[in-house]
Amino acid sequence: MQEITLFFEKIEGIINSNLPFVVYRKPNENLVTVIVQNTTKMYTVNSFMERGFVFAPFNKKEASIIFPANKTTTFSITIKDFNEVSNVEQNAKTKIISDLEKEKEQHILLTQKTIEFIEQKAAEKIVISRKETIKYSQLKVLESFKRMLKNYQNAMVYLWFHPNIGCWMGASPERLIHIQNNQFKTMALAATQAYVDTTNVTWKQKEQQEQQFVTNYILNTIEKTIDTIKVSKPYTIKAGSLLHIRTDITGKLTSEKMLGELVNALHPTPAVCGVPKQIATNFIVENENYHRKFYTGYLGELNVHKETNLYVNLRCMEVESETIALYIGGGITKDSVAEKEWNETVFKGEIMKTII
Ligand SMILES: C=C(O[C@@H]1C=C(C(=O)O)C=C[C@H]1O)C(=O)O
Repeated sequence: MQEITLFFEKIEGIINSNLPFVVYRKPNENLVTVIVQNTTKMYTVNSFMERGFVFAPFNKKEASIIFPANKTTTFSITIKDFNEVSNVEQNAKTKIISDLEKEKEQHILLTQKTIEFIEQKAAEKIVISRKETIKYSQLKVLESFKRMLKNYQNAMVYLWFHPNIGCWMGASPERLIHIQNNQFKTMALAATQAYVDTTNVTWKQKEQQEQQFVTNYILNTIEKTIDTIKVSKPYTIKAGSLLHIRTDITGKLTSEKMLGELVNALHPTPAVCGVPKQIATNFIVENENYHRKFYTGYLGELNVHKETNLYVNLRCMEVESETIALYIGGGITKDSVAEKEWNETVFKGEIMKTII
């Protein structure tokens, strides 16, 4: 316990130093790792041959940040039981300052517009999202991070900071890419329902189809770069208090040099963007009336210990000096009902707020 306390005290010191850092724990692992950059310089990913921790935005026209392995110090701790790290009942005091009535109206209008766009056969699926702002007092981000460690053991949990960009934290249920010895793994994750004491649930056709779009897209995209592709059956997974449908996809990367091409081809997947990809991207950029920044981008280890582990930046929030912005979205298809899609974002938001 003493060791754990010292570990978090050390991170507190790093937070106060204002240096760029990330602290994270990969899904179902016990290792919590801290990476601190030695200076405040901003480095970006160009070739995917770099080594380090990547933080990439949704929009490919914006820069992907990397904390390069040779410009950082790393330390870590193994924590056997994450229930031990967090016992704080109440962390920050919070108050929603977004105008929820207005947000609801806007989100429903945009969802209806998206459904009409899809009905005109312009696209099959588009993921629409929004940002909700909360004012807080007495927030200790490390306490929130500890709560995420405890509550989301099968997620990629992180707290990331760069003085030029800001502070982000999240618990992602979704892998973008895992590569080790050229063995490749990814997943198609989509559709949402609340977890009520069982994962043995049925899914509506709309939800199954929405997830199938993601699987099909991934399979088409990786065809040229991945050999011996294997695909699991779709199954239900639990992410915190939510359930999603997931399909696992594995194979062999034909050449290490193809990594950049593969990441660029996969990102953003229809789990966070849509099909066809370019039409969905343009629709999102033109119609969502806010900037996604790093939400629905990706993050994680690039070529570290000969492995790449990238996750989609979902269930995340941006921490500013007095406010927190929650980023929340959902997939729209021709069978979507605008009001229900709004309710889904409210529900996802409520769950995210429990860690603040
Ligand atoms: C876009 C988000 O999640 C994605 C959308 C989902 C959906 O539409 O049901 C489910 C999982 C994710 O693929 C989000 O949570 O912000």
